[in-house]
Amino acid sequence: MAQYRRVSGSVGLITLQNPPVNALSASVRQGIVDSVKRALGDQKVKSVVICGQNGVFCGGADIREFGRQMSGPPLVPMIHDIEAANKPVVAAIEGSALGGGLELALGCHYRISHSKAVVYHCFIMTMSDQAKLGLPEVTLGLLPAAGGTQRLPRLIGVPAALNLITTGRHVTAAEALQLGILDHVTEHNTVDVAVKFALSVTGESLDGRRISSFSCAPLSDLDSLFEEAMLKVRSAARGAIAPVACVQAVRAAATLPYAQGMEREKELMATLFHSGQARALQYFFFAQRAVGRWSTPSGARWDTSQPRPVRKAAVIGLGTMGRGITVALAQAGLSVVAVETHAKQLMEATKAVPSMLKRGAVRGGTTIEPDSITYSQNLQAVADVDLVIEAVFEDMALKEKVFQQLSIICKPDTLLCTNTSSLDVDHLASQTRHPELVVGMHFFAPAHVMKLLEVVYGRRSSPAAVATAMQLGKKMGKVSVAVGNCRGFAGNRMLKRYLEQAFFLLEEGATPELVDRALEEFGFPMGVFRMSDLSGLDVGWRVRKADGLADTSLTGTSARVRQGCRYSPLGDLLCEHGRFGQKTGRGWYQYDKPGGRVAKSDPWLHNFLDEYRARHGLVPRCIDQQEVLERCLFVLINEGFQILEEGIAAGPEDIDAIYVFGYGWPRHRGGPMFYADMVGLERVVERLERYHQAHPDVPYLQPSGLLRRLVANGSPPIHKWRNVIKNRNSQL
Ligand SMILES: CCCCCCCCCCCCCC(=O)CC(=O)SCCNC(=O)CCNC(=O)[C@H](O)C(C)(C)COP(=O)(O)OP(=O)(O)OC[C@H]1O[C@@H](n2cnc3c(N)ncnc32)[C@H](O)[C@@H]1OP(=O)(O)O
Ligand SMILES: NC(=O)C1=CN([C@@H]2O[C@H](COP(=O)(O)OP(=O)(O)OC[C@H]3O[C@@H](n4cnc5c(N)ncnc54)[C@H](O)[C@@H]3O)[C@@H](O)[C@H]2O)C=CC1
Repeated sequence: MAQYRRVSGSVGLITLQNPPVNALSASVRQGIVDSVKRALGDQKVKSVVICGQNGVFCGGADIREFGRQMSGPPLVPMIHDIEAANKPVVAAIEGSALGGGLELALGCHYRISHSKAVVYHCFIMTMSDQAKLGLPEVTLGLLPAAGGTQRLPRLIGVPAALNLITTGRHVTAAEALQLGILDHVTEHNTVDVAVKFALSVTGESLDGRRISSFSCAPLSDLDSLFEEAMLKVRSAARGAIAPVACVQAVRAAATLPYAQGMEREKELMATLFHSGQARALQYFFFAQRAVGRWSTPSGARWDTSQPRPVRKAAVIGLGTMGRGITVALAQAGLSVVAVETHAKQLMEATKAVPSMLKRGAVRGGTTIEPDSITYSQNLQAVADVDLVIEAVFEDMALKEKVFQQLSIICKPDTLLCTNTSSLDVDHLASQTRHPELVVGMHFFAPAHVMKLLEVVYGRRSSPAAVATAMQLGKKMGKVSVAVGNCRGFAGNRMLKRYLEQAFFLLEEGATPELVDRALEEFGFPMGVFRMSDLSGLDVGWRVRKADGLADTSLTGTSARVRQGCRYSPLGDLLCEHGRFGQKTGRGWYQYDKPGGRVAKSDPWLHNFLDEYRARHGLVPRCIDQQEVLERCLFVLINEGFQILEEGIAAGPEDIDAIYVFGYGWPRHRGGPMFYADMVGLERVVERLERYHQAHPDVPYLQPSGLLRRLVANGSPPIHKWRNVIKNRNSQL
């Protein structure tokens, strides 16, 4: 809906009304069309202001309408009519003007927005502009098809428009003013200022105000600009079609008259609108939001659990993870006590953490006060904190001791969290006086950069403890996903299956290059072997050794079997050769030096694989990309179904968010569970069964019970899976 009223005698004020973000649903579009007609037809009205209810201009098209039959007045002619109006139309932008919302504003003759100068947020000083503007359609698998690709380059120039349209990034009002998107910013009431402004421009010529009549500023070398842009978008999101279409549409703006450019925009949009990628990205938009509405099998829920305030936090252990966590806490405005027992590590951390903070501040355009962090070698320093995050070595005996000490030193209501990646959160909780205040906060490396946080609730974790960790994660800018306590939690448990299949494929004749190529063409930024080299092969080796698996003294058939199931010792053997990946300059690939980044094919590795196969009587065969993808991805997906069945994750959206934000799953494929839905559950079952027949010594190739049940229920679409999921085997 849109409300229309006349204000200040001669200004027609149109207010978009569609909470929470005034999305341009059919009824809002109808409301705008009717209101504009009324304003233009009213002799007393000399100018018009368009604004949004409740301090939000407009969040763009109503994304929920995309999957359905579209009805109501179309956006493009509506915006044309506004631009063609013979009375000045001013957009009063508060909150957000995104997508169709910004395109609507670009159709207006003037744009005014809200900008608040400086905000001191604890120790961080930021320029906090309340309004954000942008064309995020590309993040939904689309392009700005209501004239955005044609008007924005005409207004702010091709390079700046290309950047905004291909990345979908939101800009603050201050930046928008600088770019020339806005005519004016105010710290006062935007609508009042816009009304006054509308009065002041009454009767003025609108000839120079209609953006569609502008020409793009000429550029000397258009071809290389667009070639570069194309290369950039292709490498940023391999295989994603929307960014490519965005570049093509902006090129049309730069090279064609407006009307033809609009035709091209429409044509390109038609290729995207019903694409699988658009479906995946739009699913993922809502999935990201759904993970915030967490629940646990014990009945705790996001809307009934009260988080506790956390002002002061402690981090124990300032190694790789502890340093990143300290930075992320300080960036979120918390006061942090950072504890490290080893003097050398502590000394290094006191230098590394401020420099990480400084780099972050430069990137984010903020300033930071490093005094928000105090360093100590003594655990007693955590006595008055509200929450502790333990990040010492992955050693149960050590962690037990730390939790016992924390339980004595801390206030009785302090939340005790562990960043363990594999150990039992319930066991750690049992070492404390208040097990209900213990949860896992599983960050991903580098912890101050990676968006994902798994919040691991244990058998006895209280709803308030889960809610507090979830809220703190959000405050730290993370996507927090609540998961149950099991080996590897959700993400690493699924990853284990994926890695194992990759090893088996090498045994059967594949090379790291072949496997990685298939996964990278699928859209992963790095294949499994390049990724393992980056994170260090020794990490998994240590875990396998602790589990009693990495025994390379075994010979004959027993070398490749553990607990009656197939096992590949390839990773263990590589580590025994001192090949830990990038850090040693050798792993699945070779690097020019230890710490080198560029992976090169390694003849040594290929010989090693040949000898290994010969030693074990394995006859190499040709393996194609389809088999690589199906074996690596379908086992991962199958484990995801198992996790859903056990209630470790509440819904498929949780798993998809974990994989996109933590493991580089290509967002335009929606996440592993969405991908299974796209491929078809029956097909996933059929392929898993086939592979299980070929490899009966790999039990987890058998389709999970839930997957079979979903197929038996007619393979309902992903948003209906929760109806079929029964948490019979819940961990809680
Ligand atoms: C042959 C076929 C030819 C086809 C040709 C078809 C031609 C059609 C031409 C149509 C041209 C249309 C072009 C166009 O207009 C495209 C667009 O505008 S796409 C939408 C672009 N907008 C966005 O991407 C903004 C998305 N929203 C946000 O980024 C944030 O929500 C926002 C910054 C606005 C606010 O953030 P925050 O305060 O943190 O709130 P939440 O994110 O939690 O959101 C609250 C609530 O609102 C829901 N929501 C938000 N935006 C939208 C939206 N645009 N549509 C629907 N719903 C929206 C959000 O999901 C939350 O609800 P939940 O229930 O929690 O999920
Ligand atoms: N490295 C990674 O990618 C990830 C690691 N994790 C988990 O995070 C934890 C830490 O891992 P990393 O940072 O990689 O280890 P790390 O080895 O880099 O750092 C551990 C630090 O803890 C310190 N420490 C040991 N005992 C201590 C004590 N009693 N009090 C204070 N400090 C103590 C050590 O001196 C060392 O500086 C582990 O549980 C690990 O499984 C979780 C996610 C990812």
